[in-house]
Amino acid sequence: MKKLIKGFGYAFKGVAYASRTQLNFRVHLLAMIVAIGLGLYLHISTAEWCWIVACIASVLTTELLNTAIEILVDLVSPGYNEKAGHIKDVSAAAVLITAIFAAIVGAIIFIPKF
Ligand SMILES: Nc1ncnc2c1ncn2[C@@H]1O[C@H](COP(=O)(O)OP(=O)(O)OP(=O)(O)O)[C@@H](O)[C@H]1O
Repeated sequence: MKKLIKGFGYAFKGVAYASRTQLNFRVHLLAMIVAIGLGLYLHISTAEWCWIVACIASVLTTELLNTAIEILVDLVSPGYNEKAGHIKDVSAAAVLITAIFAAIVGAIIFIPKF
């Protein structure tokens, strides 16, 4: 049990680090708050909540993995390296695709309600 709680502590440390150092992560947290606020205000259905929660989780998870990859690349390849650049670009592209997907889902759910 103690080990489990310690594990949660490390995970929260990771979230705190990402929100302290990554502007994009903070922007995504803000988008999450806006989406939850709109969902509550517009009384969206259970199925719609499932989509919104899935989008929030996938965007934040992808952003955290992107941050981890950036740190790892900087650690193993501090100098200029074309491959290091490609790794960061591909990782950033994963975040972009997830964010676009989330924006489309948000538009499908929220726009008709206005
Ligand atoms: N070691 C490197 N070698 C070659 N190109 C790199 C290297 N590091 C970064 N790049 C290039 O610069 C871009 C921006 O890298 P950077 O590390 O600044 O990422 P970022 O997304 O701006 O992250 P952050 O600002 O959160 O640290 C990368 O996507 C990549 O194209």
